[in-house]
Amino acid sequence: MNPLLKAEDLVSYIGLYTILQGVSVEIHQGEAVALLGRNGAGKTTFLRTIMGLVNTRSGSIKLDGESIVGKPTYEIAKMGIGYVPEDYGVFDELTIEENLKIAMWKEDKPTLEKRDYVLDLFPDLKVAYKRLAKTLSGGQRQMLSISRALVNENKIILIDEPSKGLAPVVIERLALALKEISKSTTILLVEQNFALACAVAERYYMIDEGKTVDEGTIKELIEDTELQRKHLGVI
Ligand SMILES: Nc1ncnc2c1ncn2[C@@H]1O[C@H](COP(=O)(O)OP(=O)(O)OP(=O)(O)O)[C@@H](O)[C@H]1O
Repeated sequence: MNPLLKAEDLVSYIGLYTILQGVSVEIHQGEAVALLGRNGAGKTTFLRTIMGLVNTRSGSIKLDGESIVGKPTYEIAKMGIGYVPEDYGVFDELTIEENLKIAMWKEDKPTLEKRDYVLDLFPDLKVAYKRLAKTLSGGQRQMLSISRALVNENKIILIDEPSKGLAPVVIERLALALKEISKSTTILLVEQNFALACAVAERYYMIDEGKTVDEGTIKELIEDTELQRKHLGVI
């Protein structure tokens, strides 16, 4: 079976700086894969390169076998890649209801069912449905941001460090929700929080200095404390 998303020897740059210097990742349909690495390793840049927000110099990115390099971001999104950025990307001056509504490509029955699904998954959003996004807590904003990606028929969702800035108890709730989401959605998860990555993903890729330096199953990584220390500094 062809991978759903495949990046090969990806090199990308911002201005004069080459940031990614050879990232290769393969994700199959139905998988939950974690992208791990220290601060500044290039994880966010990798997601932004996939979305066409950072320029590719060489290498390839394919969705379902079709190249997406050089396409505008809106087209990449429409091809079925949902992106949940680090800074949430929600509209502060709009309500939860409106934030979800403008994220929807359609208002057909399947989309409205997906909206109901996310409201069941995140009951906080249901309670605060008519409230402005700016009144939400960090955790609730994260839930809204993830929900905005889930209301559409996406092939894969890229989630950038959802645990950032959240209290441990909120991260635990988020881990349960992401695990539930992973039953029906392919996920690429960038995480520094090792426990959250372990709770959600089955496989991982490790990035260091803009390159993929390791890959394997999360189970292998949990058992390899030396590798955790080397690349994540978690122990
Ligand atoms: N706009 C920019 N101009 C120049 N360099 C940048 C820019 N954005 C990011 N970088 C550099 O690219 C490298 C990778 O950054 P990136 O944000 O992708 O790392 P990361 O692995 O996501 O780290 P973190 O977990 O801290 O967000 C870093 O060295 C960073 O300083």
